[in-house]
Amino acid sequence: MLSDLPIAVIGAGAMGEAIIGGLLRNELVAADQILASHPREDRRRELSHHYGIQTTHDNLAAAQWGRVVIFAVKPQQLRRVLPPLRGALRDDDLAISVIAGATIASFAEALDHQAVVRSMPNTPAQIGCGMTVWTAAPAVNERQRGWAATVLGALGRELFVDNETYLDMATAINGTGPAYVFLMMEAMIDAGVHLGLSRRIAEELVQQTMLGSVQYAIQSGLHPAQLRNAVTSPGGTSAAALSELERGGLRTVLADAIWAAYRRSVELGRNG
Ligand SMILES: NC(=O)C1=CN([C@@H]2O[C@H](COP(=O)(O)OP(=O)(O)OC[C@H]3O[C@@H](n4cnc5c(N)ncnc54)[C@H](OP(=O)(O)O)[C@@H]3O)[C@@H](O)[C@H]2O)C=CC1
Ligand SMILES: O=C(O)[C@@H]1CCC=N1
Repeated sequence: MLSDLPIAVIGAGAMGEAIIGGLLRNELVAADQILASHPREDRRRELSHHYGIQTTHDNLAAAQWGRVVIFAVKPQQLRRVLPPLRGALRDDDLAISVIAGATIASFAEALDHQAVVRSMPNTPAQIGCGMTVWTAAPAVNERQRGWAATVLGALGRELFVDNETYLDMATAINGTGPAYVFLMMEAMIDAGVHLGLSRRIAEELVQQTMLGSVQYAIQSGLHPAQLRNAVTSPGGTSAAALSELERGGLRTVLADAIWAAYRRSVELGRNG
């Protein structure tokens, strides 16, 4: 589907690399179909050595070369990155952003280009297990939507939404979500070590418990509260633990954290 479609990646850091890796792992493009633009020479060397892709320091050359141009710089870098690229994309080119907060309107205006996709992936994309939410400007045609679905599908699951306001919400849930999960894993492992388990055993127990619980929830299709009730024997250990979690306000803290991430995403869109 992407055969012979030149793909440029502007800002090949963690997310840009996840996209490059996904495209190549899924054999959606040949390595020489990808051009990554990065200001640091050591990073360019690393990317070309590891993936066999082309690299440049010149964002404008990359934007002019790609038919699909992927933007993966930090939100704070965008204000400097976009203006020199104004007018660089041809009418039938597609811009795809993975940048938190950055709106379709801000891209379209800065680039003077209407075919823009805004997406929000997450770091499990590094191993093809990501969750990416995306939306498209009205100017993105069916063919370009197909390109976007294929590129973003290379990161794991992709979900199209027809409402851009969902993107800031997705940023707080799936985009930022791995941070909540990893913090919880870390805390559980540390508590296991505090109890007296070796770190190696604690890590294995926590990892498989997380993995098994998620797979069980998906495969059973049961509501999380039903699954939690099934763990909670009357007068038992789960009831004792859950009582502490409620007393500590876990639900409220999580909800507050998710709102904070959402507000920050909206704010990044306004201020960069
Ligand atoms: N990390 C995550 O979990 C997620 C991130 N995102 C979004 O992805 C984007 C990138 O995040 P992430 O990959 O984590 O960040 P990184 O810092 O790893 O990637 C950004 C890259 O852009 C490079 N860069 C800096 N200036 C320029 C420039 N002028 N032209 C081209 N490249 C430049 C940076 O180089 P240098 O290192 O030298 O500064 C860096 O390698 C962000 O906008 C973020 O909101 C979206 C979903 C999840
Ligand atoms: O922390 C951030 O801003 C990025 C966006 C979503 C996840 N990480």
